[in-house]
Parts: sequence; C-alpha cells; structure tokens
Amino acid sequence: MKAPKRKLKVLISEEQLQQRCRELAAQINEDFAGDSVHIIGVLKGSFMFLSDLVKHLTIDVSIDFLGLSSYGTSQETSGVVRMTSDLALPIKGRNVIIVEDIIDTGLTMKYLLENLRTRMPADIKVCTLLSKPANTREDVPLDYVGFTIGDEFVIGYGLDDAEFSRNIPYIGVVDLEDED
Ligand SMILES: O=P(O)(O)OC[C@H]1O[C@H](OP(=O)(O)OP(=O)(O)O)[C@H](O)[C@@H]1O
Ligand code: HPA
Ligand SMILES: [Mg+2]
Repeated sequence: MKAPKRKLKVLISEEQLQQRCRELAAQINEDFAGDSVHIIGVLKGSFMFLSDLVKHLTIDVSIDFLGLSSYGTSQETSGVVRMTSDLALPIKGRNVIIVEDIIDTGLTMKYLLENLRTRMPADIKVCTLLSKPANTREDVPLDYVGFTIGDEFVIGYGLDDAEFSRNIPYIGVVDLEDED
C-alpha cells in the first residue's frame, strides 16, 4: 500500500511545535504545582504531541492511553465515535488531563468527557495541540490549546490521512497550488 504523493505546505514547524510544548508544560506545572496529574492520551493521533509535552512536566505524572476512532479513511467525521481500546488504569479521584491532537467537530471530546465523568475523577482538563473553531459543533471546554487553526485538513505530528503521514515531524496542509 502506498501513501498518496502530494506537495505539503508547512503550517506549523517543528521548532514552533517544540516551543509550544514547552510553554504548555510550563503552564501545567504551574497550575498543578505540588500535586500530581494523570495524563490520558487519545490514540492514535496524540502520540507524538504527548511524548513531547510530558518531557517538560516536572510535577508527578502518571500516563495512560485509550483509543478512539471516528474518521477512518475519510477527511470527514463518520459522526460515530468508536472506542478501539480502553484505559488500563482507574481514574477515580485523579486529576486527569486528556491530551488530544485536535478538536475538530468536537464530537470525539464530547463522547470522551461523558464517558470519563462516569468514572469519577477529581478533575478533568483538556489539552489539545490544535483547535479548529470554525468546524466545531460541540461546545467542549478547552483548558490548554497549542494552536488555533483554520478549517483545513492537516496532517503530520501524529495526525493522519487514511492512516498515512502520522510520522511527518511538522503540521502540514496539502498545497493545492502544486497539485497536478
Ligand atoms: O473533533 P472531531 O471531529 O471528533 O475530530 C478529532 C478526532 O479525530 C481524530 O481521530 P481519528 O478518528 O482520526 O482517529 P486517529 O486518532 O486514530 O487518527 C483526532 O485524532 C481526534 O481524536
Ligand atoms: O484536520 C484533521 N487532520 C487529520 N485528522 C483529523 N481528525 C480530525 N480533524 C483532522
Ligand atoms: Mg485520524
């Protein structure tokens, strides 16, 4: 199977991503000083952002993951969020920070917040690398936002297009001017 060959435009560079990870981590360190946080990464898209973010956390941190999927091979949500894998650890009484790559329509985060609240954490905060407000349909509280972007399909740094391109080290968009 081959990934589509397209010209990509850099929307957010590696340097900008690293700088923002340091800034977001500094804010979390300050907000939870003297306390501990339980980080929940939403797979698959969040894996690169999460691994860069947590390197800069100096507070006590535990980490778990769950898998959610709603896009499949499409660039539009199916509208149905499916849990592909659940957490390994309980979250009752914990200060949870959900780490996501992107809030697009908001459907995934709405589903996740409803699900996790039933497990009685002490607190839930949302940390997302990207927010696409022009496309957001569900009103979800965002506590830490890396970058606000326009209504365009982005790939790289964990985000995929039909499972390809997650390994690109920056956030890119397809450069339509260079399409044949
Ligand atoms: O706000 P929404 O419109 O719900 O979109 C955001 C969600 O969509 C993507 O997941 P996807 O279903 O592509 O799974 P993946 O992380 O495995 O790529 C992304 O990683 C978010 O979890
Ligand atoms: O813009 C996007 N790119 C990749 N995956 C996504 N999932 C929701 N929105 C996006
Ligand atoms: Mg995806």
